[in-house]
Amino acid sequence: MIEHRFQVDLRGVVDLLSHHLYASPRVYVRELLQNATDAITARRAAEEDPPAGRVVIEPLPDGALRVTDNGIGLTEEEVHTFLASVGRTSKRDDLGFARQDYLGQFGIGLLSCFMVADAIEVESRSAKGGSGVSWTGYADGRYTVGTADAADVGTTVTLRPRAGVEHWLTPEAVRDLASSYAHLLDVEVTVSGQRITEPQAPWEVAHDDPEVRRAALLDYGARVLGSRPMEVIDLNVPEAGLRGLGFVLASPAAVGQGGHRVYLKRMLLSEDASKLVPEWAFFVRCVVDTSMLRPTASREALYEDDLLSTVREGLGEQIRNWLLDLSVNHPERLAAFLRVHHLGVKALAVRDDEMLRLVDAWLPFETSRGTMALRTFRRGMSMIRYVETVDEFRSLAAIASAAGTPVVNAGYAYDTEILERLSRVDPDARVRRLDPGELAAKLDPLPPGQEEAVAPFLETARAVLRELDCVPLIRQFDPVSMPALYVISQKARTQDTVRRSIEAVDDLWSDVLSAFDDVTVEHRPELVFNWRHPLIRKLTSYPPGPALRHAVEALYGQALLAGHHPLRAVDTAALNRSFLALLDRAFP
Ligand SMILES: Nc1ncnc2c1ncn2[C@@H]1O[C@H](COP(=O)(O)OP(=O)(O)OP(=O)(O)O)[C@@H](O)[C@H]1O
Repeated sequence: MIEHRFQVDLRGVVDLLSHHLYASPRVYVRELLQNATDAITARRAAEEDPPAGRVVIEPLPDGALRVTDNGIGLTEEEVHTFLASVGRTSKRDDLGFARQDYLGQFGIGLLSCFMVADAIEVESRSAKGGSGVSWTGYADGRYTVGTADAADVGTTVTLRPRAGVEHWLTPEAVRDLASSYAHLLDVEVTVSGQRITEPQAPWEVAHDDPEVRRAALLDYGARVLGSRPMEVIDLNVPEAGLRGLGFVLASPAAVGQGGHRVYLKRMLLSEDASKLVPEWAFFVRCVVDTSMLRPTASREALYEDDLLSTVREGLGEQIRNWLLDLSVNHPERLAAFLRVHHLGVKALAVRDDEMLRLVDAWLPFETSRGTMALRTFRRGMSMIRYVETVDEFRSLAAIASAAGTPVVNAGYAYDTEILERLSRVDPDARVRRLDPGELAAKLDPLPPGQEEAVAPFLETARAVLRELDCVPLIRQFDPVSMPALYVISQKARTQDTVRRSIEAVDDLWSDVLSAFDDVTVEHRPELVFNWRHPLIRKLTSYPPGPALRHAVEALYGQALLAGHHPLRAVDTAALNRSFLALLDRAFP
């Protein structure tokens, strides 16, 4: 058996990298900076007294770019092994694991330079001794090796732009890219003689006064986010060598997972990293540096592994603690936060008891007693009743409080889940959805002796409403301005929904739906006339006849509209008919 070696078609590999791995040619600057930084790290490890690390980036007048570092350099043998072998790297240990201190690990980064140049020229002198070596690699897979008379230990890479991509190598482009990727590196990087690295990350800068620090960090957040955040949270997950800041956005954020700025070993990895914090924390944008999370091969995102989920949990915990601290020590800041981000907090309260407590104590809810926190609303109450839609709340709130049954409007996102979970934080909290049928039963009956007087009116109303699947009732209630209330109990609602659907669909579906229509017991919606309304008083003593029938139809339609109930074809017809008939009577 003869053994052969794989041949790699470099052009194919470069094509793969540029079209399928890297999002943009811009990454070539990062890869060069990364190699230079790693070489400096290697020299620091190898020498007792290494010189201060320095990377000099020089866009040259002829359009070329030169990057020089005073790192460990390469011997001729290493040039063959590492520069000229795709996938070979000096940054893995003997077992093939990425070495902690290095940025690179895959052995492909240098190839990204072929996205902007046809040749990569390297001159190097190794700290291990020997003479200088020069190497030129071409995109078609050839390379040449020679000697160079480099005086200093370190490496210089020169790229000459390919026609059409010169713009990636202009001094401005290079400065912008280098500062965005490398401004936090702890080696000195200069572009055209100007230093672009900062000695400390904003979260590392010491301040005597915490308020001054907070203001400085909020200013920094404004620069990074493009708008001033409302709060800043210190973040720290030692297991992942992670430190940084979480900025609480000053305007409501769409639920989403992206937008975090992540540095990996102080080199920018992504300005739009996702899944760094739990989903519920969508009001936070992070800027963090981590030494342990793993990058994907394109180095543009984080690799989803156990450590990333540990980080997510850790950051979630810190954001939650910050919120709880706010509730104890800075209620006014908490209120401001809730005004903007109530949705995120509610989403969290559905799963988290601490957040549920926070919502219970602080989040204003709409109730029939006014806007207040649930804890205030339910004080001294054995049962909390709620309605599930905003429309239901609008039509029932006034009557519910008049009937001595206060209700909470749970018509917004997460409200019902939150209410149903309340007993988790307070075992005495019993919660039930308000059944409008039960409400009607609580309304005051007529004054004694009136029953008989209203009987003929109710008779007419019963006949008219039978056609509309509804039954009449007469009670006294507030508000006085409401002549009639359309009440549909939960059982009647189920039956009604099926019937309305039968009407709206074609024959086949209507047959299918009819199977769900429980005809053995009739649960009808009720139209409750309000004896306190002057018009109703007048109608109850009006002689039966067409005018009275139209009045009942009109009140039925008006009650449906006022309660935002859906109208079936028969309802609309009744409404139109009565409206026109009453107009006709008004203008004989
Ligand atoms: N400036 C430099 N100084 C010294 N050695 C270098 C330099 N640039 C590249 N090398 C050598 O060339 C090897 C290959 O570099 P390359 O950028 O292709 O991959 P890498 O940095 O090892 O990994 P990654 O693909 O993750 O960037 C490196 O492992 C290193 O040994």
